This record gives sequence, structure tokens and C-alpha cells, in this order.
Amino acid sequence: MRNLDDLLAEGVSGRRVLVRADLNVPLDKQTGEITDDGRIRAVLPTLGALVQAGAKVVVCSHLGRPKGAPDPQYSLRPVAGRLGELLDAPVHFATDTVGESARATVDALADGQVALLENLRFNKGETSKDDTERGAFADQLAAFGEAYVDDAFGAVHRKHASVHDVPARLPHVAGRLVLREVEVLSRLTGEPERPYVVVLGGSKVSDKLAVIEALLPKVDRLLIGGGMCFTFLKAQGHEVGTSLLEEEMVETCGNLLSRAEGKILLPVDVVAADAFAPDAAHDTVPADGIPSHRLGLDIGPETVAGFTAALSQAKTVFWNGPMGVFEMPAFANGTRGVAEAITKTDAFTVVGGGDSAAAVRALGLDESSFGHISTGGGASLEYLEGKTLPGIAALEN
Ligand SMILES: Nc1ncnc2c1ncn2[C@@H]1O[C@H](COP(=O)(O)OP(=O)(O)O)[C@@H](O)[C@H]1O
Ligand SMILES: O=C(OP(=O)(O)O)[C@H](O)COP(=O)(O)O
Repeated sequence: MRNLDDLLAEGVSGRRVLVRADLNVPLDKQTGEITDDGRIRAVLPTLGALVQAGAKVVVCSHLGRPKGAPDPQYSLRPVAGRLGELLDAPVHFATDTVGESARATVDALADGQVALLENLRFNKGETSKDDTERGAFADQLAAFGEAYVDDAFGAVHRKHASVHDVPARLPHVAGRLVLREVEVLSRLTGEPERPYVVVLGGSKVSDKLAVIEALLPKVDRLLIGGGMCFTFLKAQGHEVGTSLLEEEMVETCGNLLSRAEGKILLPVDVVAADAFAPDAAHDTVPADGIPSHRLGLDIGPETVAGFTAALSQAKTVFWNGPMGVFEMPAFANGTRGVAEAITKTDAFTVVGGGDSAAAVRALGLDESSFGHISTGGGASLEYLEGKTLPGIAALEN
């Protein structure tokens, strides 16, 4: 896989370089402010090197999951502002992705300047399953660069135009972040030191359930909390009230549990609330006793103790997905407890995922007490699964 140094060695001064970044940062639902800028900081080494080398840097990214059309709540404009502060240079923001504003913004770039295009997912072509539709959008994007750098590790598992199709159209290299992520994560794909414990939570339930099947044979223990656990609890015959549930995956989860040979550890207690709100009334209840009008927003203290015991034995730990809605202090204890347990092991520990990494920082945990904090959750899980990831394969071609 060619990397940024190869491109820099060819010389990029005065050349337009299209950089796919993962600037999908968490935003405050009320104020729209960026609550964690870790993913922006993570691409600074690549962007800084290109700026210094005098390239005209055209950055593109997705933010959230808009439905193929402009949606102001998912605008990258606040990210352009923050990126400019971190680079200590103006970032020229295009109000569309491949339209007139983008063309004018890119055309006006001087050497060493940076532009950010509006959210890629405001365009249907970005995520389309139709090769022709995706290809047509990739053609438009590729026109903005003479070379392409993929530094969007968090999105390399997506077969999307900017990740999978643009590199087929331009000379392409891996950015510094992608290179480092792959280097570190490859330590977990060979023969990880055992016991190897994986902790899964978060809210992207259907995406990540698909990964469990492939991971099960590789791990010694799989601890499941967060929004993930309720589909499993349901499969065990428990009622889960109004908790996050993937009804159509209940049977799959039942099959997984019966084949897991006791490797899967589920919550024994959960914090159940009246509503998805910071001030909602809530209680800790047994996992098999969630009242019908309540929803589970965190794992309970007994579960944290059980997970801590399993983690204390581990020699390798991978964690993706918060154990609860950590953004609300009343439901942050499970995530804090599990994160602290991970920092106390003498295992090689990796945390992956935009929100998981944000949780580590929001809870004031020492980032250096983890072996690696990855910017990708789904991406690192699928990498660990041993799958060929569309974004990596495209860089290797
Ligand atoms: N029990 C739960 N119910 C609903 N949402 C949850 C629950 N537990 C965790 N979450 C939410 O999951 C989100 C993170 O999920 P995800 O995107 O899968 O993680 P990551 O970005 O680390 O890969 C957080 O915003 C958190 O509030
Ligand atoms: O946030 C992301 O992934 P993650 O939550 O698995 O870390 C990436 O930006 C990918 O986003 P997507 O899962 O909407 O494709």
C-alpha cells in the first residue's frame, strides 16, 4: 500500500490533492456544537504535511447519516471552523459537495490552502448500492484532485464512492492515520495474547451484530452492553420494554447464544428509565425485569462488576461502543466502570469508535492508559474480523 510519504516524495506543490477524512464528530443535539474533536485532530498530521508541501488540499467527509439530500443539521460547516482553528489557517468551506460552490472553492485555492467540501452524504451517489450511480458521483469528486489520499479510517469498511470508487480514478495513497491504524490493529489479527476479551456496546446494533458471528471463534470472551444487549436479552425470552431492539435479529441472536459456548456475557442488571432524557426517572432493575414502559439506558453495577472480573484476566482487550448513553451523566456509570476496568488490566488494550473514543475523553480518563485509541468502531471491528475492507482494498489496487 503506497502512503503519504510516497506522494510527498513525488512532489505535490501546486497540485490538487483530494483527501477523504472521517470528520464524523459528535455534535451537541441542542446547540449543534462539536462535543469531541478527536477525529479532526487525528487527520492533522496528513493535512499539515500536505499544506507544508504546498498542495492545494481538498478535504471531503461524511457527517452522520443524512439520506442523500442536504440536511442542515448534518452540515460540515462547524467542522470547517474547528479544522481552521487547529490548522491555524483558514479553511475554505464549499456549501455543496460537487456543485458550483465546490468548483469555485477548489478553483480559488492557492498553494498550501485547504478547502472542505459539504457532507458527501448529501448526495445519493455517495452511498448508493448501484455501481453506475456511485461511479458517476465518484467521477465528479475525482475531478477535484490530481491525487487522492485516504485518511478516513473510520469509513474504510464502507463501499462508498469517496472510499471505494475515487481511488480507482486517481493515483492514491494511504494517509498517516490509516497507515497507523492498520499497523496497530494488525497486532490483533494474528495470534493475540489470550485471554482475548472483546467488549461491544453502542447503538449501531444491526451493523455490529453481523460482526459478532465472525469474531466469536477468535475471542475468549465477548461482553455485550449498550444498545446491543437488548436484542440478546429478548432472544433469551426477557421483555426489554421500549429499549433499543432489532426485532428481525432476535432469532440470529438466539442462534449466536446457543453456539457461543458460554463465551457471551450479557448484563444481569440494567438502568431503566422512563424516557430518553437526562432527567428521566430511572432505577436499576434485573435484566429479566425491565418494566414494559421503561427503556434500558445503561448497564447496572452488578454487570459492571461481572465485566470487570472478566476483563481483569485479559491479556488482549478490544472495546467498541459505550455501555450506555454516557452523554447523559445519569447513564454514564456503566461506560466509566468498564473503561476503568480496561485501564487497570495489564493487557494490550484497544478502544475503537468515534463515540467510544469521545467517551474516554468526556469521562476524563487518561488516554495514555489505553494501548491504542482507534478512530473507527465498525471499521476496526470489521478489520479484526479479517474481512477485506473496501477502502483498504482500493488503496492496495
Ligand atoms: N442502551 C442504549 N440505548 C440507546 N443508545 C445507547 C445505549 N447505549 C449506548 N448508546 C449510544 O450509543 C452511541 C454510540 O454508538 P456507536 O456509534 O455504535 O459507537 P462508536 O461510535 O463508538 O462505534 C452513543 O451515542 C450512546 O449514547
Ligand atoms: O462513526 C463512524 O463509525 P463508528 O461509529 O463505527 O466509529 C464512521 O464515521 C462511519 O460512519 P457510518 O457508520 O455512518 O458509516
